[in-house]
Amino acid sequence: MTEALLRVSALRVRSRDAALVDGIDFEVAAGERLGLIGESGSGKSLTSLAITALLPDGLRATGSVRLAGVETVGADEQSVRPLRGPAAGVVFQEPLTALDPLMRVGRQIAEPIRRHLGLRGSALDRAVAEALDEVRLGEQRFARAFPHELSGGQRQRVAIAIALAARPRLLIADEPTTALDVTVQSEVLDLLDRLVAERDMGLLFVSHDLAVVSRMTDRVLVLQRGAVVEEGAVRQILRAPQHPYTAQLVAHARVLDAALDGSGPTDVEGRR
Ligand SMILES: Nc1ncnc2c1ncn2[C@@H]1O[C@H](COP(=O)(O)OP(=O)(O)OP(=O)(O)O)[C@@H](O)[C@H]1O
Repeated sequence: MTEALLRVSALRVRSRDAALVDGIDFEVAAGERLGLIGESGSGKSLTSLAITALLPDGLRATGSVRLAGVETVGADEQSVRPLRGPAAGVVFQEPLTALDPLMRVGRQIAEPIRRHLGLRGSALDRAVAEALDEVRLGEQRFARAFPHELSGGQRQRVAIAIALAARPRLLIADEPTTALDVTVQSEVLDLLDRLVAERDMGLLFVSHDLAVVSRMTDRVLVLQRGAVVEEGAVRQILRAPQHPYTAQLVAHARVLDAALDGSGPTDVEGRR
């Protein structure tokens, strides 16, 4: 049997005095898209950070995370670092966290390509131009720009290009469009959708927004207070949520939808 890109078993994250992620299990296979949804503080970000062993100091993970077949829980930094990039690329909510303010965009994209794919010279220049082109920043000026010279949406495109530079088989996107305004949000989601499909990547997509998760993924896990309260196909969950918290998320998304298109609220089946 081929190993899943990501296998999370009985994952717990604790601070000194509390269980913040309380025993969750899931898998992402090649080409599969899984959504992680839940309200603020439900443990979504800590789950995605634990996968790549990037938890902040003071928090400890137990259980098991196998990323491309390698255990990352309790592993030392040396054995996890080579996985970041080739096994899993990560895009965070705030693109500035991924970008070096003092380095031109082209160099920031070149760095992981050089390190992980070993390209140099004109081959490296070509790969950087292609990477920028893929995220629709193909004009020359973007490679020479510093992050502060770009818009929020452009910065997030650069962060996506960096996350994809080492050709990861899994992309972890943690609220990748939450900091962007609605039109830009939609463009960035389209871009992610296209790139994940073209490269047949696995996707772990983290968001508090059910509409966004249902657009991007096929299957979801619903988290509440660090535990999975429901999981299943997106369509099934939208049609017939089982847990009261999920029902509340679905109802809330419907009300928002109706408000946006100017029609009245609907029930969870979409009836008015
Ligand atoms: N460094 C930390 N030390 C102690 N507690 C923390 C730390 N980081 C997060 N927490 C707590 O862990 C819980 C889960 O946090 P997490 O960031 O995973 O939530 P989230 O679901 O991603 O929320 P949001 O959507 O607001 O980002 C929260 O109660 C949070 O306060």
